[in-house]
Amino acid sequence: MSTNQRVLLVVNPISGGRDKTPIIEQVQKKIQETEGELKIYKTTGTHDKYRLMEIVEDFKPTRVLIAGGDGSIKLMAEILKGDDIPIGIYPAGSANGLAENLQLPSNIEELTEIALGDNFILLDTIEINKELCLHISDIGLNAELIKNYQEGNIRGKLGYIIQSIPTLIKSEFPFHFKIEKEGITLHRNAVLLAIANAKRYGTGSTINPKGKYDDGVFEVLVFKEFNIPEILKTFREDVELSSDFIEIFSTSEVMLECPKEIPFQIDGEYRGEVKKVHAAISPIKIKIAVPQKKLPNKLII
Ligand SMILES: Nc1ncnc2c1ncn2[C@@H]1O[C@H](COP(=O)(O)OP(=O)(O)OP(=O)(O)O)[C@@H](O)[C@H]1O
Repeated sequence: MSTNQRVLLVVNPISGGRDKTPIIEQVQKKIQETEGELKIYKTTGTHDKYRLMEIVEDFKPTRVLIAGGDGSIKLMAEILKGDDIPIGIYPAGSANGLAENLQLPSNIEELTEIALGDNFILLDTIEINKELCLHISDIGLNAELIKNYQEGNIRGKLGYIIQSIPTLIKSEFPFHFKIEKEGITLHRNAVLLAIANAKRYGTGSTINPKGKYDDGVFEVLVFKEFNIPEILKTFREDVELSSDFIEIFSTSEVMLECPKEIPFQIDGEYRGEVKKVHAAISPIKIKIAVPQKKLPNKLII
């Protein structure tokens, strides 16, 4: 771990319904020990991007630490835009899909060693409808669940569980999709379409067994049916999913179209109802501090 670092710690106080004080205290202690300089920014949910851009400009951090969920990591990634400033992650959201993929531990002291350490990966990013996506975006049933969760009052995994049954009852799936990639047009009926840069959802579901975070392509996942036995299979490591349940193809660019507007999400943040989704690998790569051993060369979302 280097000394004299200029560290910006970005804390989302509401993410995952958890108290972030132990994280803040641990970072303060470590920065003091290593004679660094620390600036703490607590997000408010409004104008954070603008304020953080100003802080990055003035404070010129050499490291950015984030205590929050994927939405907070994405916010910082959009501000840093592939600058060489490494990001250290304290998974403190409700699902933490990206951290799941990077195999980060849960212990705060270990996380601090990693977050301030010198072992990095360069994560591919995907530009989806002009927005940066770090690991997963989807259109259809899962985005509808995220919308209902964000409108509800209960944070964390329990919030998702509570919203799952009403979402299933009210949803109008299957949806019809036109998929255009590399000069080929496909038509599919599906419960949802996902664009994934990694293996698993933050829930631990392995939906994209062949996903790699740095291969310059992403996968389009067509979930053809709502099949509970197949969904349960995705919670096991070596999954062999039925082709009646899921169809997967890799590409660097895709256009998805649906005849009616349906819910859409990027990295766990609901983005409204859309009819078109355009996704392409972005030139921006994000430098992320990861554990030294067991360095994954595959994202296991
Ligand atoms: N102080 C705050 N009050 C309300 N919303 C906030 C605040 N700070 C950030 N947000 C919102 O939190 C979202 C990002 O959440 P993040 O990804 O960090 O965690 P999360 O896993 O989504 O957390 P949770 O699901 O528990 O809300 C953004 O929509 C952002 O606007």
